[in-house]
Amino acid sequence: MNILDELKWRGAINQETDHEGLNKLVDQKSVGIYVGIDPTGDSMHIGHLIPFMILKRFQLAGHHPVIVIGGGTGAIGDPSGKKSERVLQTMDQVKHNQKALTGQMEKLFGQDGKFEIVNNYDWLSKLSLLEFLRDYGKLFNVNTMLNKEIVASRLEVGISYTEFTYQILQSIDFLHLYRHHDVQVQLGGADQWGNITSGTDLIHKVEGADAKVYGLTIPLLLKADGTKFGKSEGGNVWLDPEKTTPYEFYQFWINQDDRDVIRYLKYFTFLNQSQIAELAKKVETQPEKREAQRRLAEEVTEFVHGKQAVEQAEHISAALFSGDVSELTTAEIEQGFKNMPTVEVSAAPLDIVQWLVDATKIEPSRRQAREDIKNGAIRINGQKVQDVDFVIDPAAKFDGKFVIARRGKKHYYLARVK
Ligand SMILES: N[C@@H](Cc1ccc(O)cc1)C(=O)O
Repeated sequence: MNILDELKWRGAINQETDHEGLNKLVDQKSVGIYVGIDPTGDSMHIGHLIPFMILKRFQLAGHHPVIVIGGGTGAIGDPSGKKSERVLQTMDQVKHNQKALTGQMEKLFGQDGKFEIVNNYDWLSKLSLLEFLRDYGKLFNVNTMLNKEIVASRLEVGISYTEFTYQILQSIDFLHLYRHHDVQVQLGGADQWGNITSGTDLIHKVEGADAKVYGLTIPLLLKADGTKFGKSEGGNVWLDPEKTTPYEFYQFWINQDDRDVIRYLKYFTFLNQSQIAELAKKVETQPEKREAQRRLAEEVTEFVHGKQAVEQAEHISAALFSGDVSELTTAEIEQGFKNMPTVEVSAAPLDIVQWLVDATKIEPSRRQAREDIKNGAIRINGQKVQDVDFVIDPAAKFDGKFVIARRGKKHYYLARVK
């Protein structure tokens, strides 16, 4: 099975400019292949991860990945998939984001052999207006540009000349990489088809119709319920651990639907056909065990955050599930309780009923509090407390920083000690 067959099996091919040609090429030699990303934010999210996971597969199959950070194109803004004009970023923002993304790419591609990261600001910023118009503009037909889906879909709302020009810039990138970095293939999301084919057309015009260049896009990933993949309640799922903690990241994957999990294993992990077939069987025969989801969460979290992050995430999950949170470190608590109800409490020891009712409002009344305590429904710092006269001492655990309460099986509260 070559890389294209593998991608097909993974459901990761949407459109190809020339399947036969590309198929021959990948069998013959190590191919230079690129994906670009514009620095519109200071972190990738898991939607961005899709084309880069595929690029990674090419790297693992012995091909040569080139990552373009769009310091130049990001200063303009790709109209693809946008319903209205973008607000320009300041150049400082672009530079800041560009640095952050470069760091993330180095982590993703660093462990497995060669790769290149280039910034299109380096060549796009050197083009003079006259050069741009004479050397490139002349090769683009306005009718063709208008007919590209990206532009056509925006004609009613309007599109600025700046964004209209974007496809030319991305095409210049492809040509530049073809000439100077031995790149022959561009890969991107389904919405990049117009920009990618605009690039192959340009190369064919200037380098000759027989120039071997190819474009490849990946289908838009949808959830079984028809909604967009990649959002959690908190919005985007980021690769930056400051924005989405590795525990939240792990949770995102483990919570996927049975109907989606196998497709995601194919997209986001390096497990092979027989490993995934086995997990698919488990989903059918023992869905309640959620083995496929666990494997998905482990694999993707390890790829993005490393082995230790997986261990931590599993440690936190197990503690929250069993209720015994007493062994968690304060760092694990920060991660695991980021989205749990949080209150502030004073450092003074307090009688449990008062603490639950007055200090934290976890319980609505004294009567209810006493009843829950007696029934064994209350845990403090992981230990069941059934004595209504118990005194909570915030200094007792977690470096005096937190008290963790659980009411019933699921309701956790984090009390931060002032
Ligand atoms: N236009 C691409 C990013 C990109 C930038 C430069 C390129 O050469 C290629 C791709 C996107 O918005 O996703």
